Amino acid sequence: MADLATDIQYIKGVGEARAKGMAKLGIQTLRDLVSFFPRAYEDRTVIKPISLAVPDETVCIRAMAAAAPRLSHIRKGLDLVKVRVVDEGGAMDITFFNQSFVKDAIKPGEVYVFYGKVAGTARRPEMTNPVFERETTRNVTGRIMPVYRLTAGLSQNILAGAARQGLEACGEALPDYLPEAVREGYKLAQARYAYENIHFPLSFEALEIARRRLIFEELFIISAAMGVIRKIRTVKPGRGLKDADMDVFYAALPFTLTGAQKRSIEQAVSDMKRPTPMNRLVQGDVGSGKTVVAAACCWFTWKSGCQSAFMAPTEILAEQHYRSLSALLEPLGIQVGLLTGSMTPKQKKTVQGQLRLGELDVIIGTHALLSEGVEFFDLALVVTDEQHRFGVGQRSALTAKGDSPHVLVMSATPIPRTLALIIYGDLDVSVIDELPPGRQKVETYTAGEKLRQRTYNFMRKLVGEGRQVYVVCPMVEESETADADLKSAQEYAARLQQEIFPDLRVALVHGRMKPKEKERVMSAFAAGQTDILVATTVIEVGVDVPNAALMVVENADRFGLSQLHQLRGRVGRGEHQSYCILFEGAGGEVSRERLKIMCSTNDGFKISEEDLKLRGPGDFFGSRQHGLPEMHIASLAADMDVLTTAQAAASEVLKADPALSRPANKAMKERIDTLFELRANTLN
Ligand SMILES: Nc1ncnc2c1ncn2[C@@H]1O[C@H](COP(=O)(O)OP(=O)(O)OP(=O)(O)O)[C@@H](O)[C@H]1O
Repeated sequence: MADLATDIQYIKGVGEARAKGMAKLGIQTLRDLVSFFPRAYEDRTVIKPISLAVPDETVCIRAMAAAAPRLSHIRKGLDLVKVRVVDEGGAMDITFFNQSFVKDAIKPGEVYVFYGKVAGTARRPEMTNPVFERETTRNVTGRIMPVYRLTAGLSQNILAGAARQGLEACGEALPDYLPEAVREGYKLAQARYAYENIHFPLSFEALEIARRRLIFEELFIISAAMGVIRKIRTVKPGRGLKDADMDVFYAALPFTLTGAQKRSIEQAVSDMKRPTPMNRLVQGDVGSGKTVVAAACCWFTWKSGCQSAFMAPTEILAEQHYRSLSALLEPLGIQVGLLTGSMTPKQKKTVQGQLRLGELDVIIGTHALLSEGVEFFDLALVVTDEQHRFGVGQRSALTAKGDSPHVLVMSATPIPRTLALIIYGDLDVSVIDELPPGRQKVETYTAGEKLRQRTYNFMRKLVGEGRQVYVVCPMVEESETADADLKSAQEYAARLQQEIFPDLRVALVHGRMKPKEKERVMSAFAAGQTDILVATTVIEVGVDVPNAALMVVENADRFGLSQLHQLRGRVGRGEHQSYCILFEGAGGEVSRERLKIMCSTNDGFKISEEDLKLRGPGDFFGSRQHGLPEMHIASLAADMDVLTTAQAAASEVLKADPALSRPANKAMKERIDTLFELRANTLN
C-alpha cells in the first residue's frame, strides 16, 4: 500500500512523461491523483438492440462481428477499417478511421459492446469510431464513465487508468478527514465507497452518495479551519475605544441614513468598543452608501483621540474617497489627508510628518500608505476598500503600523452571502441590503449593431437634457490583445468625436494613462466639462458622478456579469432616470442569454450568484488572492445547504474538542494544518 504523498510517477502505468503532463493539472502526489475528480460523467449504461437504435442517439449496442474487419488504405494519412456486426434483430456497419489496429482486435464470431453515436438511417444504421470492448470486460462500456479535465498529451483513457491504479495503490489509506462520529451522525458514506464511486460510479445513486460525502467533507474542513482562525484571533488583545454619542455624527450628515447603513455602523461601533480588535466586512451593492459607514467609524475613532487610515486600490478611488470623506468629516473638525504614489516627494514628506505628529486624524491613500516612511501617532482603525484586490499580507502590513488596530473591510463586489461566509469566514459581516431612497432602477437593454444609430441618437438626446454618458470598451490589461484593445478604444473615441458627435465634448480615459492625466480627465468629467467619456474598465469601481445617466458598453459579452453590474453602478447614482445599453459583440447565443440576466435584475447579489453558477468560484475574482482553498468538488452555488450542515458539524466538533487533540480528530487537524500552510503561501 502506498503513502498518499507518493509521487505519481511511481504509480503503475503513470511514469515520468505522463507525470509531467499531470503536474500541469496540479496532480503530483497520490493524494492529488485520487482527489482529481471528474468534471462530468458520460452515461454509457444504455444498451440497445440494433433494431431500436435511432440515428443521432449515443448508445451501446451488443453485437457479434459478422465477418473479419476489412482494412483499406484510402490515401496517405487515411486508413479505414470496416466491420459489419449483428445482433438478434439487426445489423450495423461500423467504420474506424485511422485505427488500423482494430483489424486484428475485432475477431469474427466474437461479441463486443460498441458505444457511439448512431448515424445512417433507421434501416441501415451505422457507427463511426465507437469505443468498444469485449462483452465481458465492462471497463469502458455499459457503465458510467468519468470525464476529466485534460491537458496536452493526456487522454480520458490515461486519466481514468491512472485513477484506477491510484485507487488500488491507496488500498484503505484513502484521504479521510471526517471524524467517524460525524460520518455516522450525518449518514455519510465511507471514504472507500466515496472515492470509488466518484471516479467510477456504479449507478447515479451511488454517485450522488459519493458526491454528498466528499462535498460535506470539503466544506466541513474549510468551516472548521475558519473556526480555528476565529479562535486564534480572539486571543490577540487590542483596545476598546471610548463610547460616543453617534447621534452627533448622524445629525451632521447631509442625508438621513438608511436602516441598513445605521445597522452596519452600530455593529462596527459596538465592535470597536470591545478590547478585541474589530474585524468586520461591510458588504453592499453598488451605490448602497458604504462610504458613510467608514466615515462614521473614523469619526468614532477620532472621538477617542486616535487616527484612522483608509486604503483604496487605485489613485482615482483614493482621491474620490478623500473628497467625500473630507466633505463629511472636516466640518466636524477632523483633519483629513491624502497620500498617493504620484504625489511629489516633498508633498509626501509633509503628509508623513503630519501623520507622525498626529496632526492628521484620517489619512486616505493607496499602497503608498504601506511604505516605510509612513508612521502614525496613534493608529486605531484601518479601513480597506475592495479588500479582495489586496492580499491579506498587504492588509496586515498596514495593520502593523498601529497597536492591534480595528479593521473594517469594504467590498462593493456583491459576493453571495454564502461565499462571503467562506472567504471572509474569519470576519464578521455587515450587509447593506438597502439602497438610499429615491434610487431608480437602471433600465438595461441588450443591443445588436442594428440599434447603433438609435443608440447614438439617444446619447445625443440625453446630453441635450444636460446629462452625461459613459461609453465602456473592454480592455484586458495583461493580455496579448491589450495593445489592440487600447488602439481600438482610442480610434473609437476619435471617431465618436470627429464623425458622430463633432459638436459634443468627448474624452478618453484608460488604464495606461499616467495617474495625473487620468485624474485630470476624470475630474473634468465629474465637473461636467465632458459630455461623453469613453473609458476602459478604470471606471469600474467606485466612481461617483451622479449626473451621468447613460452607460453604453461595447462588446459586453467580454465582461463577467458581476463586472458589468459594477460598471452599471456608475449610473443611476443621482435623481435622474438612468439607462444601460449592452452591445452584444460577437459572443453569440450563450452570451446573449447571459446578458439578459442584466436586463432582468438590478440586484447585485442575484447577479453574482448567477455569475458564480456560470463561472465557478475560482474565476469569480479572477485570481486566487482571496485565499479560498481550491475546492475540488463543492460548488458554492449549488451546495449551499450542505455548507450550513457542514458548518454546524464543524462547530460541534470544535466545541467538544477546541484544540482538536482527540485521536478521533487527528486526521481532521492535520488537514486543517495543511490548509493553513497553503493559505499562508498564496496570501503572503
Ligand atoms: N442614506 C443616503 N441617502 C441619500 N444619499 C446617500 C445615502 N447614503 C449615501 N448616499 C449617496 O449615495 C452615493 C453613493 O454612496 P457611496 O459612494 O458611499 O456608495 P458605495 O456603496 O461606495 O457605492 P460603490 O460601491 O458603487 O462605490 C453618494 O453620492 C452618497 O453621497
